[in-house]
Order: sequence, then structure tokens, then C-alpha cells
Amino acid sequence: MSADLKRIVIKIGSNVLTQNDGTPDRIRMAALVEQITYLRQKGLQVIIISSGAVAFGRAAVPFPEKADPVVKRQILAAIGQIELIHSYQSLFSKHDINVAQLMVTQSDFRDRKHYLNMKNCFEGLLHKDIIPIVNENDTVAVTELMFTDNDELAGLVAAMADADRLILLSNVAGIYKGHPDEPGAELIRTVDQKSPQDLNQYILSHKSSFGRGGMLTKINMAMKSADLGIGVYIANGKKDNVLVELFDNTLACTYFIPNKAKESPKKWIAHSDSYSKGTVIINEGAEKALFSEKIISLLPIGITEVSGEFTKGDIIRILSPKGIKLGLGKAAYGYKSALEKKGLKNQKPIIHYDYLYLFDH
Ligand SMILES: Nc1ncnc2c1ncn2[C@@H]1O[C@H](COP(=O)(O)OP(=O)(O)O)[C@@H](O)[C@H]1O
Ligand SMILES: N[C@@H](CCC(=O)OP(=O)(O)O)C(=O)O
Repeated sequence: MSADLKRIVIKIGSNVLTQNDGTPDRIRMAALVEQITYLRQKGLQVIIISSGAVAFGRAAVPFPEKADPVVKRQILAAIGQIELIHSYQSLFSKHDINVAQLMVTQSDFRDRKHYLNMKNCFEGLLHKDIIPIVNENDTVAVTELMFTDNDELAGLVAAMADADRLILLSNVAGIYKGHPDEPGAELIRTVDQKSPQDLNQYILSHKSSFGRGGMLTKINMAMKSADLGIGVYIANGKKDNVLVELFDNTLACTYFIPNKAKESPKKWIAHSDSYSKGTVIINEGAEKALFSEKIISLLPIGITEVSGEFTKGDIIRILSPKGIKLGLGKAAYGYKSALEKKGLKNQKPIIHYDYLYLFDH
């Protein structure tokens, strides 16, 4: 990592904090806390996204196998989160570091005002030198309220906090060409968006024993974060000294090279696809203009169809004439005005450039 970095987000997966039998690995946790203390001494601000509530709960309370899996997860997480955060608190307090707990759900990222409230809380904690420790609020986050997994949450937090780097700690050194356990399997050391390669072909569908999302969500989140200007590492959290070696640039891991950083509102919009409230289809001329080198807002003259009952400030999708998803943006007015103005000249942009995020074309 280069010396000029300021802020990093470290995501610690369930399997990093558990032993092979599923019980909490307190020695590993203590080692990671020591390394995070080292990174802070080097001048870095750190945000932790930690999984492990369910795993810690499982160790504390035996549960019958046939219990409802959703309720079981809620209960185990409710019990285990106390243990998880208490363990962090007591380990960090030995280094005179304060920690804070933030429990979030997907809906907390839906509305810009709520998003900014969260952002202010992160800023306040970091300003006071306190480490925010974030986990999904598993007791209320069920079905559609759930993140795919904590990798998705980590990407959202890294974008929200304008982090320079995101470190995803799992139980593998990174993305391999083939099965990670196969002798001779090649570790992909860097992924550069400018020379894209199809990583999905290497991903085997199984997950680590205690994880949720699998390698595919890690890759999706890493690509998106790198596009927003955040460099992402996938590294083995079970390896001794992993964070120190990462800092010293001696670690074998996978690094997603970041593009030029995007401005803050665009980062929020880039992650808001699942919350979009409407769609506009644009014509070929508008598509060309948006993807040209110029800085351009989306004008109603280029819109051919409007759907969904969105209001001012909602996120809307932009589709090509062929129905290809081109981007996302914050609507400057609601669907009724959009319907009136579509195809007309001399109208206020429906999506201002500052609130427009275009996918790779
Ligand atoms: N090509 C690959 N390279 C590395 N790991 C892979 C690959 N394909 C699948 N995996 C699996 O992805 C797992 C990590 O993802 P996941 O289970 O979500 O971990 P975590 O709980 O840390 O988030 C690894 O344990 C590994 O078995
Ligand atoms: N929120 C859950 C973790 C969910 C999750 O995404 O786990 P993982 O794939 O290990 O990061 C917990 O604390 O148990």
C-alpha cells in the first residue's frame, strides 16, 4: 500500500474468525486486532466490517437442527453479536483504542438523507479516533432487506466513507485460476479494469463453510468499488501477519486496481440499482452523447419512454433503445413532469451530470 493513503475498510469474513469446527477463533481475532493497531500507528483510519455474529452465537447456544432457519439465524445473530463486539472491545481496549458498533440493513442505504446521516456518524467516529465496527442487523434483515452478504455491505460502506482501499479478508489468498486447493493453481495478482478479463470462468460455486455470498459477490463488489476509485484487495485473513504484509507490499493476494475516483454523489448512485423507482428509455443520439468525452446531463429530448411512478430525488434507470442497462441517475423531477417533457426541446435535464452514473460501455 502506498504511504499517502488515509482511510481503509477491512472486511473480516465469518470463516476468518472461526476454527474448522465452527467455534470462535479468538487467537486469530487478537492477531488481527494487533495488526489493525499497527496500521493505525502508521497513520491509517480504519473501519471494520465484521461478520461472525451467527458463528459466535452458534458456539454459545446449542440449537435443534430442525428449527426454522430464518428464526434460527436471527436468534443466533442476536446472541452472537454481543459476544463478537465484546471480544473486539476488550481486545482493542488493551491498545487503548475505542470501538463503536453500527448495525445496518439494506434499507439504510436507500434514501440519500438517511445515507448522509450514516456518513456523518462514520465521520464523527473517525474524527474522534474511534474504530467503527459494522455488521448487518441480522435480527431484522430478512429476505428483501438483506444484503447479498457482508462483502456487499463493505463495498457500500467503503464508497460512503470515501475510503482509499477496501480489504476483503477471506480464507483464500485471492482469486485463483482453478480450485484454490489444487497444487499449482495460479493466483491472479492484479485485476485491471482497463484490460478486462473474464474472472467468472474461474469461480467455483461452493462457499467457505461458514460464509454466505461466495467468491462471485466479492468479485462483483470489488469491480464496482475499483470503478469508483477504491483499490480492493482479496486476501487470506487466516494467514499470520496478513495486514502487515499487505501494508509492506509483500503479500501474495489479488488486487483490483482502481480507476480515477468518482465524486461522492456518484458513489451513492452507483450502488443504488436495486432501489431504483423508475426507468427511462433513451434514443441512440442521447446514448452517443452520454458516452462521449463531454460532460453531459440527460435531457428530456433524448427520452422516448418513461415508466414507474418515481418522484423528484428517486433513483431511475437509463435503458438503451435495445433495453440494455446504461446507467443510473437521480431524477430532477417526478414521472408526471418527465412524461410531459419527454421528446421536447429546451427542457431542464431530467438527470444532472453530477447525479449520473454510467456503466462501462
Ligand atoms: N477461483 C477461485 N479462487 C478462490 N476462491 C474461490 C474460487 N472459486 C470459489 N472460491 C471459494 O470462495 C470462497 C470464499 O468466499 P466466501 O465463502 O464468501 O468467503 P467469506 O466467508 O470470507 O466471505 C473460498 O473459500 C473458495 O473456496
Ligand atoms: N451478518 C452475518 C454474516 C453474513 C456474511 O456475509 O458472512 P460472510 O460471508 O462470512 O462475510 C454474521 O455476522 O453472522
